[in-house]
Amino acid sequence: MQVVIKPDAAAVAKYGAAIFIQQIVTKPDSVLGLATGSTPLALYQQLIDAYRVESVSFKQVKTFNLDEYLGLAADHPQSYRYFMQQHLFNHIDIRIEHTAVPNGNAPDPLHACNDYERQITAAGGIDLQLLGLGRNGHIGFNEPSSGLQSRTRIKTLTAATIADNARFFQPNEYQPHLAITMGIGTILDARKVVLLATGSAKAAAVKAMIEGPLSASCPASALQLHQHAVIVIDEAAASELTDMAFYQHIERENEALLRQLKR
Ligand SMILES: N[C@@H]1[C@@H](O)[C@H](O)[C@@H](COP(=O)(O)O)O[C@@H]1O
Repeated sequence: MQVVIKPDAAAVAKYGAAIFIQQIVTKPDSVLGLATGSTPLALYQQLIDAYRVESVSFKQVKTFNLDEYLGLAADHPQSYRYFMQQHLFNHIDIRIEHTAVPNGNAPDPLHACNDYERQITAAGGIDLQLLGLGRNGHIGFNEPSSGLQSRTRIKTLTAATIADNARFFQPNEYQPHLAITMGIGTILDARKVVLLATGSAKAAAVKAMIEGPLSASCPASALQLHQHAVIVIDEAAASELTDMAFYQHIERENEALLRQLKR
């Protein structure tokens, strides 16, 4: 795991966006795994800005989103498909047929889950996967107790996650308790993973993910098994880490090494 600690959320987004831009510039037909939630919003804005100044084109890019609420149609304002259209896809030159979000309204959701796995495989697998982090350590909608090798399937959301996401729904609006999500095994198959977490509310989950045992109790701890996992956090999210000074030292060493190699 590479742990990168930045002073604030804006610097986290900038660092994360630079990884995505470099990926697309290096491989214009990259397959990206994308996430929803409030954390990736600033990164998406950076990608939109880069597209507008012609630093990057998404014409050949393909995307697969992590998850979707079960029972919400694509045009429902709280659906993750709608979120992606509003916050990224409508503002860049990506081809809509190259963007995939699990179908929350599929007549046969179990088939839709298996089909999603097949689509990812047919696209050649995910080159770079973006992740946020739930306060209980979930990634995608893989709640605590999720199998560490799980594949795309239907998951029941915890009361904590439902409460955390209630802010996006109107007081009397139906809020799904089930979702389709890529599994932890699906996420671990991505060639590179970038997880962003900001704010003190995520500090306990960040500690469990980085310094806790590998455990289904903290699904994000599965990233300890990944060969190219970059964890980008702000100081507030890093505040409970025991070895914070060591991670900062490693980053300084890495940067110095990179400068030397570039000479
Ligand atoms: N399914 C999403 C996750 O993919 C996301 O990481 C999490 C955290 O969201 P936020 O970034 O708003 O804290 O929320 C939801 O549960």
